[in-house]
Amino acid sequence: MMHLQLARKTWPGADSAVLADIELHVAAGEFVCLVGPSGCGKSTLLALIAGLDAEFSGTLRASADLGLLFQTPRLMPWLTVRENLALVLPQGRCDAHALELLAAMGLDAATLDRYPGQLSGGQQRRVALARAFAARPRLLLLDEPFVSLDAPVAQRLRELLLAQWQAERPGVLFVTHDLDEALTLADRIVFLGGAPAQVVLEWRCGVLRPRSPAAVAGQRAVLLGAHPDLLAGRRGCGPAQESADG
Ligand SMILES: Nc1ncnc2c1ncn2[C@@H]1O[C@H](COP(=O)(O)OP(=O)(O)OP(=O)(O)O)[C@@H](O)[C@H]1O
Repeated sequence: MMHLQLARKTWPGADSAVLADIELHVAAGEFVCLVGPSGCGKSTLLALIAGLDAEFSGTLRASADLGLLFQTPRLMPWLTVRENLALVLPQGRCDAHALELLAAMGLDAATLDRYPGQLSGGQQRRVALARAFAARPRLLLLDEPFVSLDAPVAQRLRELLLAQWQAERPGVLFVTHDLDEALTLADRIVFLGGAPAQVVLEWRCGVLRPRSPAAVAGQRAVLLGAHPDLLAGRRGCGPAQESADG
């Protein structure tokens, strides 16, 4: 599905690499979260995997059948919701699957003819989530798609994402700096850290879904009990940071 063997990624003009010696894979149907502190290189890594940046040394094998979802929904403001969805579809118009996706995201038919500017932030993310699944990608890359949303809205969107992933089973690589979000979603968590960033830990999440907040808190305690230094000295790793940093 996706296999990256990254030797180095160095930004032009930089003295040192931002990422080095990273091996990362996502199996078919697997949900992998990539966690690391702000600025460590998560988005940079995702852009390499998405094929948006070819300036690195190493090898990448990734499905060309890609869906992408970013921090901001990136809907075209001059196109209606229907036209935004049609944009990613080979036939250039909304098919039954796309309409079902919109409905599954809790958006009614009237939404189809609205422009993104006429929707709330949460509704725009729902449209972007539907669009990411609309072309039935085999590999879905998500870069902090639910950041800066109210907690209940973000939680609802996570549920919608999981439901759709379980229905269609693409391989997923989901970037987040929020450990609890990763523990809620992932089959496996890959932790990045250091400078240049490398994989510091891989953690398999065995708890059945849906995972309650109590189950997530329990997993966090087990993880940080086994790896007490995992979040030490880091910024921006969500609620777990406070407990880890004491
Ligand atoms: N186009 C660019 N040119 C030069 N440096 C860049 C560029 N894009 C990102 N960087 C640098 O690369 C490093 C990693 O950035 P990146 O956005 O990948 O981090 P991140 O882990 O995704 O952060 P966050 O969680 O805050 O989104 C940062 O130091 C950033 O300043």
